[in-house]
Amino acid sequence: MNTLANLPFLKMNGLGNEIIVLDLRGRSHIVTEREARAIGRFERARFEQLMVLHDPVSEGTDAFVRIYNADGSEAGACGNGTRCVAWAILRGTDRRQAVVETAAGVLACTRQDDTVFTVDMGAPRFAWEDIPLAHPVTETAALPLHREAEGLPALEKPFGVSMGNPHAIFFVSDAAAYDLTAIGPSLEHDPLFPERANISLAQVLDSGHLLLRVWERGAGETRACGSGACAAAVAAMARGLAGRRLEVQLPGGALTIEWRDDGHVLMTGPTELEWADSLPPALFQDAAA
Ligand SMILES: N[C@@H](CCC[C@H](N)C(=O)O)C(=O)O
Repeated sequence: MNTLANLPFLKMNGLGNEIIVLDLRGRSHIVTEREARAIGRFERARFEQLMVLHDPVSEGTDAFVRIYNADGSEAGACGNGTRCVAWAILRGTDRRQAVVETAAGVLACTRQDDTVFTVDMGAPRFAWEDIPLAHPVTETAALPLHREAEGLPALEKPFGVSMGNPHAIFFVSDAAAYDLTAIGPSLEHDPLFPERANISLAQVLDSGHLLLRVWERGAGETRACGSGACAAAVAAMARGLAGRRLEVQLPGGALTIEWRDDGHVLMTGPTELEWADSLPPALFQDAAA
């Protein structure tokens, strides 16, 4: 029988970003791309990101977390999912801090109250090879990327940054006006991004508030993207459009982002447990490969 059969999972969300948390600590199984997609086909386990906990690798961490998008691809970072993982690790304890490791690094998560968590998302990276881009670009704050949008100002010169995953942020005067479902896929797959990219439309409201819509790599338009909020906040701050602490308003609600003087980005926002259930064995009858 597949290791995942009958395994308990948590259905959670971070501002409406649909998250499944699966705890494989103590087991050696690595979820395959096909298995991830199979899990998402189970209505009660539908997700934009699947967060799988494994035994810790680095000393002082609670778990190594592998992050899967809805299409089965893996990501280095997921801000909303990381808050959900912290909630799952700390529930039933009186600890205030969880430390998780992902492919992109070690992240400290601090509980503010029962449902609100702050994640230290680390330092943004701006070099073309870190984002990564397909070829050297000196000015990653204005990427050579352009899309016409019928009847609207063209999307151009997005800010490129890695928050452990690749982001491109277009600043626009009206984020709601664009059809993200129509333009997102081609931008996500633009040859400039060898690992694809998360694509954002950011509208600066004032120096403390940003409106954001995100087309997520491997998942589509989302109600909220934590790493996208960090990326957009850093982009706005780096372009001198905002102060070092910013509220990012997404369709699912608001995240507070602070870019500290030591270079680290702190993301604060809520988590919600929707239900706990277990994975039906039938999902994995032909999903192992
Ligand atoms: N929803 C996430 C981002 C998830 C990963 C992303 N789609 C990628 O492939 O990089 C968040 O809250 O950060």
